[in-house]
Amino acid sequence: MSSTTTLPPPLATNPTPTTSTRYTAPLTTAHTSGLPIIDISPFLSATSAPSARHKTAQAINAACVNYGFFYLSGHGIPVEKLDEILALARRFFALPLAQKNRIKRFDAGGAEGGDSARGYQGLGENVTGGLQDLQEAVDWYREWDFPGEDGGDGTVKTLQGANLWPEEPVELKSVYEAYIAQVQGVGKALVHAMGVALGLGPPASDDDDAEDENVFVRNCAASFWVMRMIGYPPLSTPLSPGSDPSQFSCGAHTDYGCVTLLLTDPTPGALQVQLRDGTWLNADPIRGAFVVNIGDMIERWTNGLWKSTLHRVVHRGDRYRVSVPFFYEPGFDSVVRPLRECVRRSGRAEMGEGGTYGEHLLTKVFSNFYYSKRTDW
Ligand SMILES: O=C(O)CCC(=O)C(=O)O
Ligand SMILES: [Fe+2]
Repeated sequence: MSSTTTLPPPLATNPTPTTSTRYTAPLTTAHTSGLPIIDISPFLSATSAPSARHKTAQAINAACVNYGFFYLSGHGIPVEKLDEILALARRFFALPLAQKNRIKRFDAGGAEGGDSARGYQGLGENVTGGLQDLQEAVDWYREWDFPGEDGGDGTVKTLQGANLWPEEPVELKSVYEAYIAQVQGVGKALVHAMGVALGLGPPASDDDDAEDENVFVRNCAASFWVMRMIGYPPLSTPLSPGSDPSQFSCGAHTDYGCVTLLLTDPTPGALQVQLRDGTWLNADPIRGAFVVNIGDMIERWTNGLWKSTLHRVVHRGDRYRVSVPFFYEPGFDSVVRPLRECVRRSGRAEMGEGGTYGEHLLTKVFSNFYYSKRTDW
């Protein structure tokens, strides 16, 4: 593959940062938690200097090799807007259960008209690794815009239902829809920067199968995104010294798609990221920045050069916590297969079967979304 970029190729194997290098490795300003803060603004402006893009791309490569996680700044969404998204989530979860259940998620194929994916999920309904998570949540997805199949008897097929919006707070739907449009723009800039970070080179043709720096942009053009609004009451189960908690707010998992742009309230010590040596790092929020992590599809596309990292939520504070992750995913019919250049650099055999993102997503949903959503592919 021809490439005019001067970026160094990613390392063939993922290094294990040692305690002494872990916090100094990132190329950009390091927050005290150790994850780098990366400025995406050069990829949001058409007139930015090549050197600024280069710096961002290099920082992304280092962060994806070392952590699979980083903070994203310079995204252009005002902090007041982010605060409003979180405040609306908090107001929704404070409503009585009966009201929240008006947008309850139901299984596909049932008389209730559910599609197994969209709507409100009560406390404990999400199970990770066999344990119930102490969280409640609402999921919205890109509208189903493929030819619909009749579920039979007027029922709805998996993922093919309409999004369910609460009547209260009344402004939630319009504010969230505007946010979804904005955050998709950030996702697009980010996956472009990731293509550059891999040193794939500028596009040479309009070939849909070309593996240039726009490969992720093309595959996410019709992103089958998910917006999830999560509420976490504090955990109260006792902690036994030296052993893992017996209950989680969200058990250890990897995200299964492309990139996650996570917005959380200021609660510290809740989200934890597993480092290569198996220890857990608190990824405390930075106001105005997203916590970003790459998902399993990026790991597959890069043939493991970039890892989709385990993370979990252990919220023991005294305040109800809210978070709103936006999952910027490939298109439903996008084929996700390791990029030839990444296979070559990794020196490993191709990972996975290379099916479509939608097939993988449906496998998750059919194997009971509530109970297996967060296991590996
Ligand atoms: O709430 C958080 O901080 C993280 C949630 C998460 O990892 C997820 O929903 O996939
Ligand atoms: Fe996650």
